[in-house]
Amino acid sequence: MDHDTWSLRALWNIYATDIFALWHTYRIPIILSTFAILITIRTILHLRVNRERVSDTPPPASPTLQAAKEKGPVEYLEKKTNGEKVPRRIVGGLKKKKSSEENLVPAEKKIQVLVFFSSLTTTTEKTAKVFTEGLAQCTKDITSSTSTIFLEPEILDLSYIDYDDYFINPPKADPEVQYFYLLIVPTYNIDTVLDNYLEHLQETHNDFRIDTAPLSPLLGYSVFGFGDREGWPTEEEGFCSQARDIDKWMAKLTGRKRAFPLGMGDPKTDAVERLREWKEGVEDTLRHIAETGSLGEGVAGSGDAVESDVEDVDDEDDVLFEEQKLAKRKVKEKKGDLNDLEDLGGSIPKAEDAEDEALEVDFTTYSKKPSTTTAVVKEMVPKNSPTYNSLTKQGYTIVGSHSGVKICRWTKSAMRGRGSCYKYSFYGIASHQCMETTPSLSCSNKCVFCWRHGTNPVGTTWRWTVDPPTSSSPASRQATTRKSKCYAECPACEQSALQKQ
Ligand SMILES: Cc1cc2nc3c(=O)[nH]c(=O)nc-3n(C[C@H](O)[C@H](O)[C@H](O)COP(=O)(O)O)c2cc1C
Repeated sequence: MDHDTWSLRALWNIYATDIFALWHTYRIPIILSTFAILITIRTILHLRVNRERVSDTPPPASPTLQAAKEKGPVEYLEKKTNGEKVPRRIVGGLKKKKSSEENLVPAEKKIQVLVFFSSLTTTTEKTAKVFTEGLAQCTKDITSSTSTIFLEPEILDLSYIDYDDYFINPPKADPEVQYFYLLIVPTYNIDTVLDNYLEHLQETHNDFRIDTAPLSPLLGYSVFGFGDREGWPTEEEGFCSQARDIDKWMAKLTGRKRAFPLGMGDPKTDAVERLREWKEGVEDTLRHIAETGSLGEGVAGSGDAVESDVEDVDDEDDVLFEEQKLAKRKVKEKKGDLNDLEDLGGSIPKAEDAEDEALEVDFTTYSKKPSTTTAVVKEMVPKNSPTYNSLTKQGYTIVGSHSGVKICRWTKSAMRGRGSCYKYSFYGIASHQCMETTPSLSCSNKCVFCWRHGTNPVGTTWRWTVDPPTSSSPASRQATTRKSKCYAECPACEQSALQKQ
């Protein structure tokens, strides 16, 4: 027995020594291969579990049909049009959230639909009134079938409202009421109230003192435009250009709360059909809001894939696009040889080619030899130029040929007794007595704090006629006084502030 125990112990000692020697020699490869095996097993198990989960889901009954449904009518339209250019129709619609994501039992809330319109020859006004009556009936039906209370839709003429009351923030009279905006507008390539309205939207978006999307508390918005295909056959030529601009600015101001794609129609041809489609879409959206409390995922573009893409990458410039195109169109129509001062890049080579063109005087560098060429000096902003039209449309009064005045929104605000700008808080400067004036409408900078828009002429050198300061300075003062006197009629303005102007 003793002998057996001894021999086993000796055997064990030999094996143990061998095992330890082996371990010391091969421990690193052993550890690494163990890890590798464990990771492989773990990965295999993980993949198997996933595959099992997928296989639990029953296959869709008709995958082809489902895919077609998801792509929606856009693809259908693409197939139908077969690449041909046809008038754009309202396509797409509300992308509803999956039922699990929806708040199926929304708290009781009140919704007020505001229908804004503008009209010169009454077509839009009449249509907007009929539309609002029809909408009132629909909202009544929704109210009776859901827990949402729709207040009677209100119709508002853009010519008679204060934009500050509706387009800087949604109205706040009743905190329980949420607003939904509908805009029905024509397009005019002449000066109308819509130019001021568009300017207001643009200024509000670009005003660094307020949020870039101050209308985001709105439930949603949608725009319908009337145009004339006889005079403006395509969108490129200006069909419904102002409705398209309004739609884009509203998308920016609301943080992309476009509830239904922009509708466009020509009263002489397809307006009835297009408006009917748009109305149905809007009503469908309102019903969805009443049932779920939200817009769902909203509509990114107009349902047109191309437009949605463009909007994803666009920035500020896309909205100026229509205005710039309009200016170009006007230049083409006139076929004049006037240079657009905003397009200095294009005009410089012309100046070099033609001997009788004005040469630039660069004040920032010194030339060794004085130029012998006789310069033909032109006006910076001639009265018949597109730049003149564009600047006056923006609210400038052009003084002489290169100076200008404009009323800043803080000046207007101070005249209404609604507060002055930081200059008042810091230095006690009364905003209602300010005079925003410049002796040069051309500026090479686009300063954040400037009261001018960035669309004025841009130039780093002076190559225009110079007005005598003795005439332009008093003229600027007169122009400012004349402009501010327009506010004398405004009931919201404080007479004491006006008198001090
Ligand atoms: C002077 C003038 C300019 C117009 N400019 C455009 C235009 O640039 N683009 C467009 O699509 N329609 C244009 N139209 C057509 C109007 O937008 C269209 O007739 C609209 O239905 C008028 O609406 P209203 O009667 O409500 O003012 C213009 C019409 C006139 C009289």
